[in-house]
Amino acid sequence: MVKRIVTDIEGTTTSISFVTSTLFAHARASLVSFVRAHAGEARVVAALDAARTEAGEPGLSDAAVISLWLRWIDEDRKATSLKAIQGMIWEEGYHAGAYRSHVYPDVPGALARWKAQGIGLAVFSSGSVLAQRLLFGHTIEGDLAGFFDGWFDTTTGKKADPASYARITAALEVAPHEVLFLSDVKAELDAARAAGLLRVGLARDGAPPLVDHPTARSFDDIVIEGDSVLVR
Ligand SMILES: CSCCC(=O)C(=O)COP(=O)(O)O
Ligand SMILES: [Mg+2]
Repeated sequence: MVKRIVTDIEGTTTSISFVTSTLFAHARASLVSFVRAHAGEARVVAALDAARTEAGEPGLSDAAVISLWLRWIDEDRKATSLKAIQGMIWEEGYHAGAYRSHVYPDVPGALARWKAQGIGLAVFSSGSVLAQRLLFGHTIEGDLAGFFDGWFDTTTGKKADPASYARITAALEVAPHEVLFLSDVKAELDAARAAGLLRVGLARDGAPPLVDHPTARSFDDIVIEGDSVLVR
């Protein structure tokens, strides 16, 4: 019986181009001014310190951490400290109405359908939980955050580490084989499979099928009936 669905965001519910061209671009453009404007806040101090720890360089100045974060944005590094500061910057963007987030048109209907089937919905993304809640709370299809009752980011663990999926299933209080994980990234699907989860890959926007995993082009292709997960 599928009791929970855990979904990735970038490339799965939401286009890669929105994340890179809108979100990452805004974070890059606003990083210096944001850190300067909020330098004394505990959450910013904590993110700066976390970056020093992640870099293994406790003596880095704030300016050096900002340079590091800019490099990590360009490298698409999923560092927890970077994701934390990005979420804070995006909060300002969403609240100013600078953008709404992209979701594929099949996403709201599928979330509603699965929820109506009694399946609980959760998110596992490299983006911080704050960023996840903001993204689903401000989509072009309206506020979808209420569909989800579980939010997991890299503070739970890396997305390519099977142990992260074991932690998520434990937190959701279900057995691994009762959880379906959705992602566009093979390494994440491999890790979920290693932890015993069901999984379906998403090949959006004409991307090739995921090797070794059942692959859907849209959430509408995924049919869940009791124990079985079919991809049309
Ligand atoms: C939560 S919105 C921004 C997503 C993000 O920062 C990111 O790096 C994408 O990661 P995902 O695990 O959703 O592919
Ligand atoms: Mg992804």
